[in-house]
Amino acid sequence: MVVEREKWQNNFSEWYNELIETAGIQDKRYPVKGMNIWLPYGLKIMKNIEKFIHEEMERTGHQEVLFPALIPETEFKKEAEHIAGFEGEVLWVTHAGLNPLDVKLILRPTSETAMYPMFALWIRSHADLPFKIYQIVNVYRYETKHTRPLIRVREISRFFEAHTAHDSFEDAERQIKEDLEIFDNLAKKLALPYIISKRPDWDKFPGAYYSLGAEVIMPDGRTLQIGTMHNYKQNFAKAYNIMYEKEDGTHDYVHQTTYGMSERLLAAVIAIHGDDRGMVLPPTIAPIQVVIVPIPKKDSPYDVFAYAREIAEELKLAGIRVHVDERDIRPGRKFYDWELKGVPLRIEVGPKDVEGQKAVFARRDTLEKFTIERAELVEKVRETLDAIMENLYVRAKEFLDSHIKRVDTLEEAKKVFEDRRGVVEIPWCGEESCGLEMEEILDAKMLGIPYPEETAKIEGKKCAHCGKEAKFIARFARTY
Ligand SMILES: Nc1ncnc2c1ncn2[C@@H]1O[C@H](COS(=O)(=O)NC(=O)[C@@H](N)CS)[C@@H](O)[C@H]1O
Repeated sequence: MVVEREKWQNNFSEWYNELIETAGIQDKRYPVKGMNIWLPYGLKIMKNIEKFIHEEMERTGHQEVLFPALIPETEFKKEAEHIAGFEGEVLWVTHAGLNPLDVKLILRPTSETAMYPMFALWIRSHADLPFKIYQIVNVYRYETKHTRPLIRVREISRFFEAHTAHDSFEDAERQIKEDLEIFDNLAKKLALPYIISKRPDWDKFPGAYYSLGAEVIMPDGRTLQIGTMHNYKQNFAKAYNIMYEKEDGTHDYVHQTTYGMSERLLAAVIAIHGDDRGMVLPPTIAPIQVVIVPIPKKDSPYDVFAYAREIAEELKLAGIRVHVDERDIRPGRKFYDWELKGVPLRIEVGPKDVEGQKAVFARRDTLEKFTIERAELVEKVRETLDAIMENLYVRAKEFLDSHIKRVDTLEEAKKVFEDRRGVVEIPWCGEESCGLEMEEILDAKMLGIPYPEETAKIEGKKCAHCGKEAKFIARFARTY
């Protein structure tokens, strides 16, 4: 069954902005631009996503911490590149009451400059390494580009940041690999396929040695960066004097990495799995996995409400998040509400179903309906939720794969951006000047080269811009 996606594809931005309100995710009417209010339903979904993050952090030996949001100017200014990268968007606290502060404070845009003076105190010996902490907090970036709920906000209120310290570059590289595994596990839970690119040097995180970006392709063909991993080498350790005593008694600076994500994960889930009726939530994170809609008939001897509650009890015992909608409104209105909110599976029960001990299943992803035997209900719910999970991933993967195109020339690349956008892969000599000029010509961003780098190498091709021997495949896209 083809799911209606007319609106979803043709006017994604309007569809998305409307859905954030109508589905009860956030309220955008807060009187500070780029700062929105999390509504109960939206926050429940975000917390379900974070449950998986906490599980992964636990599994990989990261300790959760909580740092203050305010950072003294003196600490913020210690790493030159980092400052340069953020001074245009940090928010300052300059007064306490009527009195100016003797040391101005910034609201953290990310927490390197809050954490690393403490790393210098906490990390003393090789026995303290690898040192792995994380937090999920609100951070502030006074973005000048167009703000969008969950996607580009000025208070990133569900900012996940992991910060690690290591005794060598190699161990930091091992950490980056672990971060990619963590990300992959999380993306699977969200049924989100993605690509990893190594950012070009001119677009890496301020103060990083290199940055990796995880991108999804949104319905309008633009990419959204939903995760980043950075290898800092000893750049920050030298700026913050984070040293440790080696086994041979000598001292050295630690190597560091960071890994960041945010509420963009939810934006990607909403955008990529949604359709014209609203959200389609993966059962893994849906606050309500099954909604039961009783369909009473006047003067019928069968009590559909009791039947619905009995089914709900059995599902609850089986660990399914279920809700019975007993509101006194037309069933059609109930269907509309729960489809908008993306509840993966609806069960309808009328008098005939009570009489025959059956129930009608309505899948949110394919909109198909089918009748099942009451006796098999729990089993069928589990099967159907798994099938929905699988289908959401397959559908999203088809979209992603069909929107990545490898071409040889800039002309072909321009054509791709004209009709469907997505990611274009082009032979590149590896020179920064060429890369920057190709961004100009294509009016697109270079996401970087495929990662791991072995998959980025090509032979026998000419750079699409300068004609010299191409060394890598370079990815370009219109981005959020
Ligand atoms: N304005 C924003 N609104 C929503 N999410 C954002 C915004 N800016 C960045 N993010 C998300 O936050 C993630 C981490 O941000 S970052 O700048 O790339 N990396 C850092 O800040 C590093 N310190 C790792 S925590 C990004 O991958 C992106 O998914």
